[in-house]
Amino acid sequence: MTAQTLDGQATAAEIKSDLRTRIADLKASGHLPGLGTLLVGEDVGSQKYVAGKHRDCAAVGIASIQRELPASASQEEIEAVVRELNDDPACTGYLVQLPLPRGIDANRVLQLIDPVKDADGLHPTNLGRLVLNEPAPLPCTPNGVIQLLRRFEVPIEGAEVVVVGRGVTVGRSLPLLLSRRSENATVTQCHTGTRDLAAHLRRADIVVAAAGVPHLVKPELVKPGAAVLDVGVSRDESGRIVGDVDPAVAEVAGWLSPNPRGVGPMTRAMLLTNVVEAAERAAGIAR
Ligand SMILES: Nc1nc(=O)c2c([nH]1)NC[C@@H]1CN(c3ccc(C(=O)N[C@@H](CCC(=O)O)C(=O)O)cc3)C=[N+]21
Repeated sequence: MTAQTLDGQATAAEIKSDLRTRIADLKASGHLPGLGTLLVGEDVGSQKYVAGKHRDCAAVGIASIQRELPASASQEEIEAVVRELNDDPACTGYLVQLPLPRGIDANRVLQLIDPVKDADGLHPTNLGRLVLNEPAPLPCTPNGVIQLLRRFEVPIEGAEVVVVGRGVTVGRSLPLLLSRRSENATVTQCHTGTRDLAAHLRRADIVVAAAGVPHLVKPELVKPGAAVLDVGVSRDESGRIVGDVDPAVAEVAGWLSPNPRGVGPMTRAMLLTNVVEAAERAAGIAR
């Protein structure tokens, strides 16, 4: 068996082309969507991701506001830029690229973001709204995983899903999305404290690997026909992405997201979606 490729690159391109018409409508009514980014320090991976986000903006007609600070920036300097982005009417949504340098209290920075402009969906108010089932910008990577499953018609309703990892951006929030009535999945969250990870993985209809452990998911741990999504973004010595899923999983899985060109481009497409939706709300366009 060879798994069907969950092509995130192609799916993200479709989503971006749908967004173009919405952006044109916004502009016609005098509301220009603008994405702001704040990058602190010189991490090469972070620079690449931020550049990719602005490339996407240029491709769909969203304005870009790029702010950068040196790795030596203080908490106060970072917070001052966040306040400027909150006050800038041209910036309808923005994100602070993570991780922030050592010694910076990232949670304090994230809490300062105006929740209405939270392009990442990671502000505590928006995570709280997600728990309460209220409309809010959704965390981009978890939402990208769901959109990818939907577009490829992977059955989610009633599925046994194993999410590996408990990071804030994916592991903690993806189970909230999957267990909504609209998805109706049964979710097991595994992490470093899980006694028998293999036993959980072998029963899963859908595996989402977001542990940051290169090639953690091996073919012998996957149920034949299962859908496997690789969220890992570790890098090898030459800077190439190494996922959490061993590529040999393609021989047993029913669906597999490649990495790169899988979940990464979907994350970026969901970021653009959050920016457009925030601009639509600001313009009073109901959807
Ligand atoms: N505030 C914040 N928001 C984030 O969304 C955020 C973050 N911080 N910090 C880091 C992670 C990581 N992340 C990725 C986004 C796109 C790709 C992506 O598009 N990757 C391409 C390849 C890129 C390459 O080859 O370097 C692909 O998978 O095809 C990957 C990783 C967003 N993150």
